[in-house]
Amino acid sequence: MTDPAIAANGLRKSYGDKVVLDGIDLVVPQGTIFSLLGPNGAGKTTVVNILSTLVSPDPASGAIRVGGHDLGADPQAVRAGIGVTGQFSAVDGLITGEENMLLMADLHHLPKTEGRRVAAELLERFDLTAAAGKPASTYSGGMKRRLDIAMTLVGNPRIIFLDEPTTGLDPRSRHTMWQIIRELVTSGVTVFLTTQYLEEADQLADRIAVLNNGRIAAQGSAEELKRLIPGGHVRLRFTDPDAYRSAAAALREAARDDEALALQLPSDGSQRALRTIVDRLDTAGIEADELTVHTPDLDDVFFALTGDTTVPSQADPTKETVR
Ligand SMILES: Nc1ncnc2c1ncn2[C@@H]1O[C@H](COP(=O)(O)OP(=O)(O)OP(=O)(O)O)[C@@H](O)[C@H]1O
Repeated sequence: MTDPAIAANGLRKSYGDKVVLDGIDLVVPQGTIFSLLGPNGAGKTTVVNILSTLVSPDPASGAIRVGGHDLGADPQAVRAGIGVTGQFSAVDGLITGEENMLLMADLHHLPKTEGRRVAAELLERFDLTAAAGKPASTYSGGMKRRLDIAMTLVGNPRIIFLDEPTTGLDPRSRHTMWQIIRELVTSGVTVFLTTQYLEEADQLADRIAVLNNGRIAAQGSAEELKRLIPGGHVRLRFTDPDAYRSAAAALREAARDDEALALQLPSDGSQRALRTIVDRLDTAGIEADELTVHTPDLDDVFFALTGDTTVPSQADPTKETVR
């Protein structure tokens, strides 16, 4: 098996009396997207700052390896293999997009012609060629964010840290950014992403860790996390009152909504569970007019794990999927 891109054991960080990270373990396989999710002030940026060598972990922390290198022993090697796009843009608004890119190429000691080639290629890839000659201060929020990531890619990093990459972007720019992140991973890059947006983690991440009170409250794929909490159900709706009454008689455990002619049954939404319900209706010779499955979404998981009700979410408010 290949080394994970990131492996941290017992990561700790305190500022004075304030414990920000209370011993967290993280493993991020190469070529995957890992999302660290948490409410404001949970310590997400602190994790990124430590893993990208900007901030030292507490000495009591366990081993931390990034890109196969020990963070404490060989921070230079770690830095050489990573790219970081922080919450605060590295873009200089006074110079053009192209000049920003060439500046990065200089910082990475690329020869002039190579620097120009890489800059042109990345500007093209991020749809910034037409704007390349304009001062970056004239760019929209989404364009600045794209330029920021393009600048991060000049050094060809294998691991990229994106700290809240879509905060403040409109939905279209957010979707463009998601597409960019997916493409990065297709090219073999590992992405470590922090976000406050549950839908973003749901859309992008292979694995998600929920950070709360300095600890990882839960870790897994979006589907695994959703299975941690109850709340799934199936809802059957009828237009014919007779069919509704027959169904209620056939499915006695269902909660009734006589006004809406709807029945609701607890269910994990699995194919097997749905088949059982449909078989029982078939046996009774009844057909529902509408069958909807409600599975818990990451909002439910987040609130159950963190007790937080203030986190902004982009999740679909209806939560229901019609099948
Ligand atoms: N240099 C520092 N000195 C003292 N406290 C700090 C320092 N840096 C961070 N903290 C504290 O650590 C906690 C975690 O901060 P951090 O920025 O990592 O959270 P976050 O999850 O990224 O939050 P947000 O979503 O708001 O960016 C906060 O309470 C913050 O005040």
